Amino acid sequence: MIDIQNITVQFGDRKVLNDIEIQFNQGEMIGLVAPNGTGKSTLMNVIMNYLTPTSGKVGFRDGLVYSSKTNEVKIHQFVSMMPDQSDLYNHLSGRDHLKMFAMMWGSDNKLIDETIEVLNMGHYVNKKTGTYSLGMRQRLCFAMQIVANTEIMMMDEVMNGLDPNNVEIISRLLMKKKAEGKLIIIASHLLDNLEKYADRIFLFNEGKLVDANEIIDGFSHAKIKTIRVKNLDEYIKRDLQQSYPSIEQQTLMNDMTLLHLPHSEASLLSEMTTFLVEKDVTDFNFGKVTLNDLYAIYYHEVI
Ligand SMILES: Nc1ncnc2c1ncn2[C@@H]1O[C@H](COP(=O)(O)OP(=O)(O)OP(=O)(O)O)[C@@H](O)[C@H]1O
Repeated sequence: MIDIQNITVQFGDRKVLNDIEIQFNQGEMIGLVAPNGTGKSTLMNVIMNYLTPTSGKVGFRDGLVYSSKTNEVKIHQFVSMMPDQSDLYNHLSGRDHLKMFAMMWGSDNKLIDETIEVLNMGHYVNKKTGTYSLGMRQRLCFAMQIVANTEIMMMDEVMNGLDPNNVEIISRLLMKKKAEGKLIIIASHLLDNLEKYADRIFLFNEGKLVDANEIIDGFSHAKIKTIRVKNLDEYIKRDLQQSYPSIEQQTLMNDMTLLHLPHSEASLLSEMTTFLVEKDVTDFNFGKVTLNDLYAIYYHEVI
């Protein structure tokens, strides 16, 4: 568990984090989403005590806080941050790195071989990391954190440079870790992936963390209350506005128009299907607002 208590981080006159108060629990996957430079890494750095906040504190289990070096050592036994690719030693192999992490966190050596197998790293793990591609290095960094096997795992852009198959493999392994009761916090721009796996998603706004459900009511529930239409003509939008004034329209920068229905009754859904098909509109789907939509709406990429 992490209890973030009134954390403020100020650089110059800018409050990157402004009096943040939130709890994250074991067995949860938390997604942090925001444009570049809004404070995701800053928050993780405060949780790791790499950065001392201007005010506030972070509490962990057994009432532990970063009040001394001894406490920091205790906390870092169960909280870890995924290493960065620049932390790798080019002259050592991937296996050397995994052994080092297993030793530092006192993990079972069996976990090294299991992780290598799950992440399909067998063909390269004994070579020096200086010879690895970007995706190979990224998988190794992830593997190192899995081998550390801490109760709380934080990852900044874990999916960077990974192909779709590896994104899926890593996502499944993360789900397994979550089921084991780990608390996983991920900052990511891979919104489809986060939406699929995260239990709670927070967006940053002017130093505050905002729950996605507060932005659009019931965001995480699968109720059909939205029709997403690609390239909807202006005259159809006007027709729709006149015939169905209670349906709110929102057109995003990517030319996707969201039609927000006041309720999700089957009769309204079939009425809307008929309306669109009669106007030769076929590129649409019913669903919920996606995290990609929500992001575009929230960060004002609306026409
Ligand atoms: N040590 C520092 N001194 C001054 N400003 C800083 C410092 N660290 C971060 N910042 C500023 O704080 C803001 C938030 O940075 P942060 O690294 O947390 O962003 P982020 O959301 O993680 O971005 P990205 O998606 O690019 O990783 C940025 O404007 C950054 O320039």
